[in-house]
Amino acid sequence: MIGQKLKEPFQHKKIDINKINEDQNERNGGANKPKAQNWWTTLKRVWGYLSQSKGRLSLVLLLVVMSSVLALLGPFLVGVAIDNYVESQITDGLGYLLTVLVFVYLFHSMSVWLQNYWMIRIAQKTVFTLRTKLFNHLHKLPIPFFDKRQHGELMSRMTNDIENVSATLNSSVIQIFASLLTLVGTISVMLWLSPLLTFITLLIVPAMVFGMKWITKRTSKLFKEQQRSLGELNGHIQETMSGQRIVKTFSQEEKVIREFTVRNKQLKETGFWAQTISGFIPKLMNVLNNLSFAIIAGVGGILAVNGIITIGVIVIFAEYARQFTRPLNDLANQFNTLLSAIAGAERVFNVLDEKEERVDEGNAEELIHVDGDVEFKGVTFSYEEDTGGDTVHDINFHAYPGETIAFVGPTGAGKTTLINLISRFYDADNGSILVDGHEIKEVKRESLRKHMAFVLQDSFLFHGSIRENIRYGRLNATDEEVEAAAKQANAHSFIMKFPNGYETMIDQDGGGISQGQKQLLSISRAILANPKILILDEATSSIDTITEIKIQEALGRLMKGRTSFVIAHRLNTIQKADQILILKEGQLIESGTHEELIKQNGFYAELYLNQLKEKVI
Ligand SMILES: Nc1ncnc2c1ncn2[C@@H]1O[C@H](COP(=O)(O)OP(=O)(O)OP(=O)(O)O)[C@@H](O)[C@H]1O
Repeated sequence: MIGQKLKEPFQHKKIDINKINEDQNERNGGANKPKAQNWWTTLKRVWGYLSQSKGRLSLVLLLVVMSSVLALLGPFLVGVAIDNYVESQITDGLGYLLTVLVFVYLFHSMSVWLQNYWMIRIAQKTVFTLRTKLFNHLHKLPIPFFDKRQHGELMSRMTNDIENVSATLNSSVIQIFASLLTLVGTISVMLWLSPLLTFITLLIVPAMVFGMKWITKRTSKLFKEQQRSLGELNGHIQETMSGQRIVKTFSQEEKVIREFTVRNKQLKETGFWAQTISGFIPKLMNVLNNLSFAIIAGVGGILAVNGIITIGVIVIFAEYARQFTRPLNDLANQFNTLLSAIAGAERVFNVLDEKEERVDEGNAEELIHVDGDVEFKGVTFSYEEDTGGDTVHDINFHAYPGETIAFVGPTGAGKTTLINLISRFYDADNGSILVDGHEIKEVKRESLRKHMAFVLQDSFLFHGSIRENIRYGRLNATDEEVEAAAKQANAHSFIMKFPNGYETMIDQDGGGISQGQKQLLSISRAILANPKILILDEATSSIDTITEIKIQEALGRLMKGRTSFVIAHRLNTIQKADQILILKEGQLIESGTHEELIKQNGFYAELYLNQLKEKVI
């Protein structure tokens, strides 16, 4: 089992301007999010998920039709009541009609409530499936996928985009459908009652559409501005909070506050205008509604006086006119939401379409037992194809079981890359890597990684208790085994100093635990995992001498009887290594024991002498 199966320390992020822009855009609240490239295909795929609830969807459809018909029936019955009973002053049957009216409104509300209830269930089930699929898929993707993406971007897929789809499915889909039905139904009944009055009533529609468009164009620009200001402000807060130490060390508090004030003021301004202008929308709708009411009353009155229509029809028209402005509004709003949800869904599907880490070959062997013999034979690898140079070139070495192999070399020489290849986070382009004589490309990845553990300089701890964090090394370990591992790793004594001992909770960023303590927990994990192959990334950060001694002691115990690959930064810690491999620009330029290399008087000897001099100075 892998003591610490982490990808992050083994990756170098290339600066990609497009990614930065996209990331910036995320921070801007997605104000400029690209539209879906292929919305029809995306819609079909969303439908694929939705259609898993076909029965419930049909029920929702039925309820939407029912509520739309009932919404039309209400005002119609009021008109009938006026014409038949109020006009003629005969009240027989009025009670009956009013009872029907009460039931119409009651059933209408019920059907609206039920359709929302069922649609929310369908939507939640759909996004649950989508979220699960996405999360599972993310964990099956190969390391190169993560190298090319910012974490924030992937988080945004998991949260914002899925939430967007969820919100749209919850309400927008049925609202769009109901609005269309209501619109068509209302206009049809109006035409049936009086084509002339319908025509006059509809005259107001262009004014409404243009008015709305005019305002929404301005407001959407202002809202984008507001989102961008908010995004910038959030980014600034996030950055300054996580960089608190740097801010304080360089006494930049005032600068940070000044910048915050500028962004805060910007947000205040944009927020003010966005809210003020958008506040006009309901007012404008009110004015236009009242205008249309006045027109219907005026023109309808003239028609009624001339016996062309009845008073009841005027009342129906007045009510319908009010009703169809709402769906018009809804349609415009919901359509935008729908488009942005489709774009979000497309981004989710793009991740889902990424190829998973290559599945093991059908005849891949299971590595049940290994001694820890690792051999590199002419290994060549490059992260990017067609870039010309290899990242590591023609690497040959043989690590025998139980040996300690140290990788030494300047930054960017390829040390981490060799580790990435041993653990098969990447596959070599040429040559072969053998573990106990087995070509690692031909064994099951999981069974290979089971025999490895990592102790990295920036040890990652999960949110959970110290016990859970150590047990991550071997999930079926008993409490006694966990504690025995911690004792061997010199971690037990500091753990017991916490009031809750092994049950002490660690938060996600490992707050409350020192760097050295994190390392000791990481070593405990690796001891518990009991692998044959160890990968150690030596800590560069300065750790106090006592903790350093404890770590070295614990590492000594951990490395005993295991093949260990150490990425060394300080040469004094690897003098006893069985082999020291010197890398420079991806090439293995020297190798041997410390004494042999000093004798060779080459690159290593020079490096060693320089480090000695630094110490003396
Ligand atoms: N995921 C990646 N994609 C593309 N190039 C990469 C990736 N990871 C590393 N590189 C490049 O490969 C080269 C070797 O990197 P590597 O991380 O192996 O060096 P290193 O010797 O471990 O350096 P350091 O001591 O600084 O960690 C560098 O030029 C680096 O920029």
